[in-house]
Order: sequence, then structure tokens, then C-alpha cells
Amino acid sequence: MSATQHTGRSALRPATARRARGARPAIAVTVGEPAGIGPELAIRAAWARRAEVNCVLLGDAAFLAMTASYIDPAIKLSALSLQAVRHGGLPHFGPERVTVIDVPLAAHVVPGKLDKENGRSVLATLDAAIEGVGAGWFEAVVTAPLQKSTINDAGVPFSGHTEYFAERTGTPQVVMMLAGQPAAPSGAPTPPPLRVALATTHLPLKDVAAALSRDGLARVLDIIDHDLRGKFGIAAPRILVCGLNPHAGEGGYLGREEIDIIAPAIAAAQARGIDARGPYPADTLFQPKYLQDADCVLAMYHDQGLPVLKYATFGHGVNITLGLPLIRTSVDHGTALDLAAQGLGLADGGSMDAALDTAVAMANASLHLNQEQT
Ligand SMILES: NC(=O)C1=CN([C@@H]2O[C@H](COP(=O)(O)OP(=O)(O)OC[C@H]3O[C@@H](n4cnc5c(N)ncnc54)[C@H](O)[C@@H]3O)[C@@H](O)[C@H]2O)C=CC1
Ligand SMILES: NCC(=O)COP(=O)(O)O
Repeated sequence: MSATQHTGRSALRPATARRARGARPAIAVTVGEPAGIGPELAIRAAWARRAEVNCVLLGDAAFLAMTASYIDPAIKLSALSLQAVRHGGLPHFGPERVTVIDVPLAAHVVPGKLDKENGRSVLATLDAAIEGVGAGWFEAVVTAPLQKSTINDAGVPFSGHTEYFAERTGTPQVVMMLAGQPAAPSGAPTPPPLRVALATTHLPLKDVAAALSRDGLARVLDIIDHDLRGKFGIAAPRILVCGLNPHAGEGGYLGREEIDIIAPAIAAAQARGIDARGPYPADTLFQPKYLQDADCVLAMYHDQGLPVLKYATFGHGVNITLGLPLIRTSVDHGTALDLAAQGLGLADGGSMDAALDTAVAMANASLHLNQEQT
């Protein structure tokens, strides 16, 4: 069964097929928590890539104009209201300026200081991005980091973009996957890209075991296989699956999830033609000799997989939501309030650049696929 059958897509129709020949892809970039490093990194990436990519920033226009003027007075932004775009569509400005769709903040921004008054505005940027993909304004969405606690403090239960995009697009199951290029040890050949997908996303550790089920894992494996083929051009993805418990349960003496849940889900995936293997002990799986032939590692929970990925690739990793009816990528880091409080120019923009490049590559792959099919 394909991921499409499993996930029951919403009516959301991405705009990819409608890019004019030679036109720059239009990508929505939500600027994230205003008191964090997101707005600066989003402006820098959009301005640096403007010749090739029409990045449309979603955030408070006056705040972004002020931030841009501090980064570099040469940066030119053009602001539009969401209402204007709804009525007239996204205008085709040239690469001399970066378009901003104004999503006003409620409160004045103090860098490094969270203000729950602004939580709902941050969420509104995500809604505008999703609306814009459905309306054909954007081919993909790149999200700068937001502060999950501030959205909750604003009174909206929120665990992450991943879950929010799933809910807002009517997608019952998505998969968080982070990807990056590990550095080669000196003199050694470049290792393959490291991709780490998660069976569960933002869950308290005490709830992880209960959240694992054969059917759930089977759907996760389907989505990874489907999207690595369709969105990453990998013909026969090989997925290595971690156990949950130390030593993958030590034959049942250190936990039974491997025997009762994970191994049967892998066997079921294999029966559907998916090259999934495991469960393997997570502490020894992340070695070059295993990873060199793997396209993705499926970890059972957030802090089993992501510390390894971030250790190997922090600063240029990309977070991709698989299984959505739209392309969504993000950075591998958070809001870095400590840096934002100290001023501009301190945050590394490598991950934001990589998130944008990955979104464009995925949009191009999707465009080619659509052209082949028509
Ligand atoms: N995609 C998203 O929206 C994400 C949001 N977050 C959120 O960010 C908030 C803060 O999370 P933390 O765990 O403190 O992680 P964090 O990534 O914001 O900060 C951890 C450390 O890394 C440094 N750092 C982060 N990004 C950096 C960059 N681009 N350049 C240089 N140094 C950088 C920070 O200065 C800090 O020392 C939380 O609310 C979390 O939920 C975290 C990850 C992703
Ligand atoms: N550690 C990854 C993370 O927290 C990003 O979550 P999301 O907001 O992209 O769902």
C-alpha cells in the first residue's frame, strides 16, 4: 500500500505544475519566533538567493524592514497585505527586491525576550503559508524556528510545525526526517548523506513506548519509502530501523517492543517490497560500515536519532516533513534566543540556506515528475 493510500490526502493542491518556463520558484519562508534568530536568517537567505529563488517572507512587514535595514541597508523588501494577495494573486516582482506578506505582530519585539502576545501571529504565518500553497502562490514552505512554548503560552496547544502542518492539511500521519552531509575524516572519501527519520516526534519520553504500534510503524515505513523514491529520487531506499530498548531488547530481557512491535512491522514492510531491516541496537547502528549502504535510519524517538544527526551535521542539516501533500523544510536548530539577545550577525545561516536549497530541489523534482506524468 502506498503512503498516499495510507495518509488520505486533503484537497490541498500544490502549485508546482504551474511554474512558468524560466521563472524562479516561489517559496514561502515563515520567519518564526520574532525574538529569535529566524527573522535575520530568513532575510539573509532570501536576499542572497534572490536571483534564483523568489522567497516570499511571511512575517510582520515593519519589523522585517527594520531588521533588514540593520543587516544591510542595501536589502530591499516590498510588503503586501495578505488580503491583497488573496484578491490579486502573488505579483511577479523581479529579483531586485524580496516580497513580504505582512502578518502583523501584536507586541513590540525585544530580541531574546519571548512575548506570548506574539504567539498567535507566528501561527498565522504558518496558516498563510499553507493557504498560499493551496492557492498556487508557493511551491514549497521553509520554516524558520519558532518557540513552541510561546505558542502554548498564547493559549494554543502546540507541539511543533510537523504536527501542525499535518493537522492543517488533514494528513493523519507524517514523518519527521532530518538530513545532512557528515564531514569526511581527513583523507577519507565523503560519506553518504545521513538521513534520520523518527517514529515518534515531540513526545515526553515516558509516552514513547505506548505510542509505538505495528500499524503505526508500518505507515511510517511506507511514508519514508514513498517519499525517498518520489521526492529524493532514490530508486530502492534501504531503511535501517533502530530498536527502542538497550541492545534492541536483548532478546526480550530488556524490553519486548522489538519482538512484539518493531520486528513484525519490519516484516510487514518487507512483504510489501520495502527494504527495511532491523531492529538494530541504536548505540551501535550509527557506524560508517552500516550507514554506507543506508538511505535512512528510522529512530524510535526524538532524542535517540537527532543527537547523532546534529553531532554529525549541525549547522547545515535540514528538517523535512515527509508524507505531507506539500513540501515543507526547516532548519536543524531552534530560536537561539541567547544569540538573538546579543545582536545581529552571530547566528550561522548554513542550515537555513540548506533548508531553502532542499525545498527548491524538492520542488524541481516534483515539477519534473508532474511534467513526465502529463
Ligand atoms: N524548526 C523549529 O521551529 C525548531 C524550534 N525549536 C525550538 O527552539 C527553542 C529553543 O530550543 P533549544 O533547545 O534552546 O535549541 P537552539 O537550537 O535554539 O539552541 C541550542 C544552542 O545552539 C545554538 N544555536 C542554535 N542555532 C544556531 C545557529 N544558527 N548558529 C549558531 N548557534 C546556534 C544556540 O545559541 C544554543 O547555544 C525551543 O522552543 C524549541 O522548541 C527547536 C528546534 C527546531
Ligand atoms: N528537533 C526538531 C524540532 O523540534 C523541529 O520541530 P518542528 O517544529 O519542525 O516540528
